[in-house]
Amino acid sequence: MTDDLLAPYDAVLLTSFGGPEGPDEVLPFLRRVTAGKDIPDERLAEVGEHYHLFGGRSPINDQCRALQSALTAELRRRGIALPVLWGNRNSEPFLDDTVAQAARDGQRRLLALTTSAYSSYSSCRQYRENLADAVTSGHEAGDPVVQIDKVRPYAHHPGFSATNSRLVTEAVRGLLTEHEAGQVALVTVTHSIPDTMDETSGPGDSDGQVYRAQHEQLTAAIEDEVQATLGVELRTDLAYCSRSGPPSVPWLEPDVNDHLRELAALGVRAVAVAPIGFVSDHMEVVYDLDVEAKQTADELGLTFVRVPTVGVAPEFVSGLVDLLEERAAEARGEGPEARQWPPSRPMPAVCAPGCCPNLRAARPALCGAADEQPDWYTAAAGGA
Ligand SMILES: CC1=C(CCC(=O)O)c2cc3nc(cc4[nH]c(cc5[nH]c(cc1n2)c(C)c5CCC(=O)O)c(CCC(=O)O)c4C)C(CCC(=O)O)=C3C
Ligand SMILES: [Fe+2]
Repeated sequence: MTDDLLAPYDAVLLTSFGGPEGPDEVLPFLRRVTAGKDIPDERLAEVGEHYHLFGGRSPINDQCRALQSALTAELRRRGIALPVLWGNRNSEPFLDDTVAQAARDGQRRLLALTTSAYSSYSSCRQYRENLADAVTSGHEAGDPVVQIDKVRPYAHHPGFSATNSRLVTEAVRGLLTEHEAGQVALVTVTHSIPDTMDETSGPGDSDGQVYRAQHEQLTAAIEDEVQATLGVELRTDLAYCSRSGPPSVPWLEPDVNDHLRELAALGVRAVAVAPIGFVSDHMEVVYDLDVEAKQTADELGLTFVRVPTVGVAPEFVSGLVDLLEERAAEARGEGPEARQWPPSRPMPAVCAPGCCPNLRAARPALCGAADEQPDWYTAAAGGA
């Protein structure tokens, strides 16, 4: 075993959203997620019902446990002995506790990997803010600093993007055994976000809409891949799920259910619905797609196939470990190649100043500009 491949890091930190694991945890979880946010009570009650339909248990933590084991196995296969720690933003094991334990164990440099592939406040900077909270909570003057770096947003790393493309192609191949290509449509789906959050997504000096563009580019690449592999041209669109917030606030559209109605009206008879916005089966996938969108499809007489999420697919797990190695090589100043598919400029692992801003209030964040970090952290750990 050698840890050279991931030097200078002492541990990997799988960083996730969290979710309830029993009926009593649902409300406290929802309160934590929505604290200080403009979410109507009716929406909270409605989302609570989604969780209760599954016994109050989200699949997300079990998915994280499976990913933690799979990552550990892939690291060991490559001869790397580093531990894979796990912390959540909104449920146990909390990031604060995981980072505090790492400090007690003498781990000084952690490499974070989020279970979120795209660039926006909700899918990137909010994790960086929670990492700042985690190093700050329990830190007292004179304590050793736990320094945290992060893997770059990986929506277009082939481990994620090409694995999604393969899963979609397999699902469409299945549908084509029973339906004519002209009657089949492909719908990629991601989490909706407010228009204002999309417009400000990406580096502070960019035109924004990076969140939407990343999904559109991957969708177009998958469409091409399906055509090249199966020899059919399928109607393909990106749609959104899980909108919340007051109806007066615009969020990215079309909603997947509205889109299915439009497809049915156009004569489509079968749909492959691919949750490319999610790395594993979250509640948004098992409820918003497998229950709600499936019911819409049933009402419309549409055959509905839900494409699997990448989850712990071997080429996804191996791609994530490639990303860990890439980030470590970058930290060592080696200038590693950043693989991308479809080809595009990779988002940097150290976020640009003002990247995906918090539109409510500026808060300290790690893994970005030095002046966005907590002052004591910058003083002790140096710039990013
Ligand atoms: C872009 C994005 C991702 C993808 C990136 C990533 O994966 O992180 C994501 C993931 C997730 N979102 C999740 C759950 C929730 N998100 C909510 C609310 C919100 N999400 C937003 C965006 C996103 N969310 C936004 C803009 C809001 C409005 C409030 C705000 O501005 O923050 C609410 C409140 C109720 C509601 O309104 O729905 C809940 C319960 C879970 C756990 C699922 C499980 O338990 O399996 C996961 C993985
Ligand atoms: Fe969410």
